[in-house]
Amino acid sequence: MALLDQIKQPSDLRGLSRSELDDLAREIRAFLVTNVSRTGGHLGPNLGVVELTMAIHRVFDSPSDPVIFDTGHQSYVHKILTGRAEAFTGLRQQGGLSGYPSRAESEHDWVENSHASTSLSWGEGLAKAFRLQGEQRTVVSVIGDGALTGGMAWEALNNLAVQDDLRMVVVVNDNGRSYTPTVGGLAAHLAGLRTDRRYEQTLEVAKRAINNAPLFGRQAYDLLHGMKTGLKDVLAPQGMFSDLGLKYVGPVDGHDLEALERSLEAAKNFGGPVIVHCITQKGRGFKAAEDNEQDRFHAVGKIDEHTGEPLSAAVQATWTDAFSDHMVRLGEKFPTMVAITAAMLHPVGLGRFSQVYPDRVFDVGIAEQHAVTSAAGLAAGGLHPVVAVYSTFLNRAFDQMLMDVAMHRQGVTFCLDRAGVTGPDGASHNGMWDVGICGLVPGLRLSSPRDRQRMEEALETALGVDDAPTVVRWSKEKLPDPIEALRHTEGMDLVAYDEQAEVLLVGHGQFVGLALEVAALLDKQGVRATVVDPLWSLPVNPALVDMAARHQLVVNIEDSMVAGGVGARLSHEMRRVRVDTPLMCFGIPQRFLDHASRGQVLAECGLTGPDIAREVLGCWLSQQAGQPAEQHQA
Ligand SMILES: Cc1ncc(C[n+]2csc(CCOP(=O)(O)OP(=O)(O)O)c2C)c(N)n1
Ligand SMILES: CC(=O)[C@@H](O)[C@H](O)COP(=O)(O)O
Ligand SMILES: [Mg+2]
Repeated sequence: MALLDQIKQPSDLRGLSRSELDDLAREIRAFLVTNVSRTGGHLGPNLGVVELTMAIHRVFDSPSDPVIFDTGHQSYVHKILTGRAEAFTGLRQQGGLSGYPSRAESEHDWVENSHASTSLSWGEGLAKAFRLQGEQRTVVSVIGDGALTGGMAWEALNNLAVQDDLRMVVVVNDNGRSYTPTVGGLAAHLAGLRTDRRYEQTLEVAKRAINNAPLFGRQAYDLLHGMKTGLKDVLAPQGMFSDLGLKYVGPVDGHDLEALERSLEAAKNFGGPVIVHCITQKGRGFKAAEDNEQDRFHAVGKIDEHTGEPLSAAVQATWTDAFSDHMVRLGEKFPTMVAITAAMLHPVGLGRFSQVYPDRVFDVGIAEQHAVTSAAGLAAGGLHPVVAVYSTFLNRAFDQMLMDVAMHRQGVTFCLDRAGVTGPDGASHNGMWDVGICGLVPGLRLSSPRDRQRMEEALETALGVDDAPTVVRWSKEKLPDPIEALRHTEGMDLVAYDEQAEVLLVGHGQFVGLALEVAALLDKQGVRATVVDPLWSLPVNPALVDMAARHQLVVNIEDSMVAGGVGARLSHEMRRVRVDTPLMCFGIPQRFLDHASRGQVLAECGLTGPDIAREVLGCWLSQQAGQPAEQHQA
């Protein structure tokens, strides 16, 4: 029977011998490659934390000692060790295992959100709660070198440094990479500590000899450990952590179980906040991942478990591909344009632009707040920055967009990839809040292009705005086929038109295609509809309000949250000028959506042609029968 089959909870690890532990690590790696290659997921990060996670669960007592994974994408081994191995066949699938920690799945899971750099704050808060309640529990926060470039992490470290009695262990999982190599002075410092390991290796030999010596071995080891700090001061540069007043242990080989357990035990026994700096290898044990220069298989689709080759060739271009292509062209046409990424150069589509214009791309690390205010500075200095982030991560930089960009009337363009429902990454990854927060920003203009041509046109328009934030957003989907306008009127495109239309369908972005589908279904029921693409959804075009006034029913369809979305703003503008045409708003409901495919989530939200057409027809017929039209809000 494989060792892995015997592991149902962390305590099952404690009875294993050294050789069994090594065998188990091998089995877990094979399990990850076999299973994640079939489902897709964060293969590289999890291959890098096999021994680390095993050591944590051997030294600490989860869930009494909370183990928190920053960003959460590297928690597969934790899930395996806490009895969920069988569920991996349903990883990231509807009703299946989440790709991130999930409190609904296990008492061992504490923090679910996939937004980086939060784990130290979570840990500090938990540890303070335990201390205040007299509980001798130790909190373990596992944070990657990439997540450590996020400002929140340093806010937490600043607070940890002055709490000597706080039982918290910060495990830095340092593999030197986010997707690409981690950037900035912190990364350089960690690299310095990584490379300056001579004292650790010297001591390692001494420790093993003393530890194994009969009689006074253990006491001698503890004495040596005390010396180590002294030695380290001499042999290795004092880490900034220690300068901050934080105890620092390491760097430790993150694949050496014994060294890890010794360091974690020492940290646990300190009784105060300790940094344990572990050196790991992203993608370890799977050659295709280890050799992947771009991102070490950070996140893979379905791949061949031997070669790592994708099982399905990406035949159709994505929105990201279209953005990537056009940015290179814009780079030539707009010489003052520069681009900013928050540690996601390739995922957001800036890889090609950075090859052509290496001096005009800035990777700021996982630091969206800094990215946006730095963009305000770049704009004030005469350039036009394009901030390219996933929609959900813009949430983090709302204040900077509002106060530093908009209030200072700086021309910054935000390109939001993964806008709308994303799906498999779960609730915190859906790009559903961007329209709502952007709608609060005075002067901001937002476009959701319906196809490649409209994206290109929107980007060019945005680059011409030098006194306000502009936003162009698109989904994770493949690029849709072009949808030509029948007529361009008052800044908007009519993509379906009927002189006698009673219903006005307002589509945004990819959902213009969905609105056309609804129009065709209504037509079969004898209901005539016009479909309009506002092109710029925010601020609401007064001509759209006038158009609404000329119809008997208006239907707004958007791939963002209904609450605070474009439909809500259209409703406000219609009421403001006393246009009382009934309005139905279709979009994402105001709740956290479970992981599933994008199509499944959209169906759950009723965002399909048949679903919308059925609702609209029902409302229309009620109206015709003289009943008050119910205002549909998802
Ligand atoms: C606020 C935020 N910005 C961006 C991301 C996208 N993202 C997910 S994982 C990752 C890299 C994380 O690097 P690191 O913390 O070193 O973990 P590793 O993958 O190396 O284990 C990034 C940028 C995110 N999850 N949260
Ligand atoms: C954990 C994280 O935030 C990213 O790795 C994210 O999972 C990537 O999403 P895409 O796969 O849509 O690029
Ligand atoms: Mg990393």
